[in-house]
Amino acid sequence: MCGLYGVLSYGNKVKDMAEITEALAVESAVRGTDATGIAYNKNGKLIVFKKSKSAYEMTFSVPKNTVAVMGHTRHATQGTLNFNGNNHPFKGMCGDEEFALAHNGIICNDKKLRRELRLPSTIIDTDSYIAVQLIESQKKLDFKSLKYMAEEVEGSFSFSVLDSNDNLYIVKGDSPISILHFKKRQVYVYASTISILWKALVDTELFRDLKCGDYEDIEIQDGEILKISSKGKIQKTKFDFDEYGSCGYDWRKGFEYSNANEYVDDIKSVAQYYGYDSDEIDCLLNNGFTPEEVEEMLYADDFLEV
Ligand SMILES: NC(=O)CC[C@H](N)C(=O)O
Repeated sequence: MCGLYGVLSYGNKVKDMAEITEALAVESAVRGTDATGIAYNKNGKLIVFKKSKSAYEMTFSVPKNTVAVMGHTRHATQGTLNFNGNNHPFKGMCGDEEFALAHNGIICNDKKLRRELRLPSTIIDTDSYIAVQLIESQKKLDFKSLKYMAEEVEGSFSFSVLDSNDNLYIVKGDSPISILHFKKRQVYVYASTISILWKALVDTELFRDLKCGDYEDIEIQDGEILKISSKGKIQKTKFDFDEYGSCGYDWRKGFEYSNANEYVDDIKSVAQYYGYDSDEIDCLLNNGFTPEEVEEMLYADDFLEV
């Protein structure tokens, strides 16, 4: 679980892009506090600012006339966060066009793809980075290369990609994403969940429009790629999304853990993001709940009723 978030203002009507960015990052921290990062274009250069810190500890400075910012809050699954290169967003290059990519999920065939497709070896250890390399291998960032990437990777995912012309792409696998369009303000805002979006936007200049319902939901389904151009135009395409095709993952059984402790440890680590500590998990287990049941409760957020 990581957080994806971003904002694209195509009418230059947003007064404070930094404020919206910071609000989105801070609310997205519930999905990961290992590292935080943002990417945006400034004077024709793609800037990536990221640190192995939670969003609560960061200050975000985004130039006033910035069109688009995309960001990530990380709950690391692979690749130590102490090496900042492992954190999101990652920079990529197609010809002389730079892009930035962030990922929510776990990709399990990254090493296999790197080997089989003879992609360059890299010091970046994060599974997500394979997506950058797959796009780079197609020499152009567009629907075609994103579709190729999305169909090659196996696991769970959604990606956000920002190109050097401020076009923003969302590649939707099974990880959640919610997008709102404030037509009058000419701005799109997205985050991993609608509750993150709402909580973030109450503290910003978009609150009034939010409260008055002056916005539209932008629909995106699993297996779709959405492009929001720097001018605010929406285009969509599809890719073959095999929801149950993840390597090592059987949707009937879940991920195969090599032992039960590993599974319980994982539950405990997720639990802390919901504000519960290991003792509370142990207590439920000692009271006869199975780890699967405890995990279900956690996601359903009905812990308190137990
Ligand atoms: N929790 C996530 O979505 C993590 C993304 C990626 N697997 C990483 O480790 O950085």
